[in-house]
Amino acid sequence: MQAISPPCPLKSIVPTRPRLGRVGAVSKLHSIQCVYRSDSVHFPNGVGLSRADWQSSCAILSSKVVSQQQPTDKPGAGKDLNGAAAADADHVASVNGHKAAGPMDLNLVPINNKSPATAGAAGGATVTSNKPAQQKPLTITDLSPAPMHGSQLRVAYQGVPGAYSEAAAGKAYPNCEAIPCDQFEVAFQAVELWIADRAVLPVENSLGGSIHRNYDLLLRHRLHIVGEVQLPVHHCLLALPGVRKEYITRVISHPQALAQCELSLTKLGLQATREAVDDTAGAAEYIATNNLRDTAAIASARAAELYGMEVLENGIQDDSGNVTRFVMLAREPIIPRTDRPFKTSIVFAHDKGTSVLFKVLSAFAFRNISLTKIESRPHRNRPIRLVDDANVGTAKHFEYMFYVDFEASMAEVRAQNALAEVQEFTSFLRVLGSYPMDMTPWSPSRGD
Ligand SMILES: O=C(O)C(=O)C[C@]1(C(=O)O)C=C[C@@H](O)C=C1
Repeated sequence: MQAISPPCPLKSIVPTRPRLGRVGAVSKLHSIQCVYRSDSVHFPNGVGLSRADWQSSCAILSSKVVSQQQPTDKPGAGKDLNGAAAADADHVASVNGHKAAGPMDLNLVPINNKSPATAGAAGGATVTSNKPAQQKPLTITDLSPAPMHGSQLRVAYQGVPGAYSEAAAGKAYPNCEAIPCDQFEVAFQAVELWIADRAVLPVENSLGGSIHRNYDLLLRHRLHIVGEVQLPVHHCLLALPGVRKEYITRVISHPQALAQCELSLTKLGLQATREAVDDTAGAAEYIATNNLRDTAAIASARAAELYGMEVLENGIQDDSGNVTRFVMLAREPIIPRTDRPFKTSIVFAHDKGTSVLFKVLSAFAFRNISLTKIESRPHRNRPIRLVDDANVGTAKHFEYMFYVDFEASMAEVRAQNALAEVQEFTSFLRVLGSYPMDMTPWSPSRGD
């Protein structure tokens, strides 16, 4: 995997402005003035129809409440493949040397009748011809889009080089070009704006629990989960060369890393405050850049190497089996299959009713489909439901979005039937992705 360097300092500590640089010497992506429109990722007619056919047959169940986003009636701003409306186009910045199109210039998709995948295979060249382009049958490659710019996949991750997310990007896509982003949201936008081909984002850790922000962003954006990787996370306590533990008054790291080392830090007996920053490697970089001899970082051994730090303690996660699950996101879904274990992620909401959650979950239980994860998040459009009872007052019910992962492929009839049943009980249902499960053999985290 090739990392892009050097990164900018952490935005949360040292405010930085977006740097526009050359490709190959670019800094971390900063908040992109987000602009995307559905027409920037939709396929031209013929191909689009075939995709839609496939999608409606096996992946996406339309929702009764079409979208969490307000539909817009701007021309070209239609529904996306999951029924979500496209966001307004405002402004697109040229970010880190990757030129994105402006509102009136969203020809990021080649406007011949090729899918991005086939265009990518041809080196991304746009064929301009007045003749109607000949339609070729879709191939498997069309439906698993390849990068549009040669063979190297660009993968956005949150953090700077040395972050665990960068390692996860490398595990998911071994020869990728890893693109550091300063926020999770920026990684989503990087894919939506075709600055990156994929994003790799953490969703849960075995010790720290769910990364809620990414659950919320999955719903707000319209990317598809196309895979997952589980990365053993082996934390080290890093300080500048020569610094002893007794000098340390502050330990900084990503909140998840601090949570994963909570007990070990206490056991080490450091007289130090704990402070949360944007990412683990960024913490190490910050200490190095500012020559802080009273501060330690929790980060990877690779971050120590990259930023000239020393490892004071190795393996300080509270459990040696510490593992973070990341999902890979793309603009287009992959075709679900049945020849290997697949997982499917959905999100749904329901109106009032009794035992709705029980009914939904039983749709899976009756079909012997195992659930691997359930998460609830506030329903941002409707966080509270008031139920008035003239006699006793007003009950205030919290409303939720439920995220469920289950072990089946959307290519399986039992999964399709389960979702058809779930739809009966829900007011909103979206398939976030159906993707191969990470089946790599288990090895507890090691320090390499
Ligand atoms: O800060 C990093 O190095 C990250 O990649 C982020 C992150 C997270 O968000 O959970 C990823 C994996 C580890 O669990 C700790 C932190």
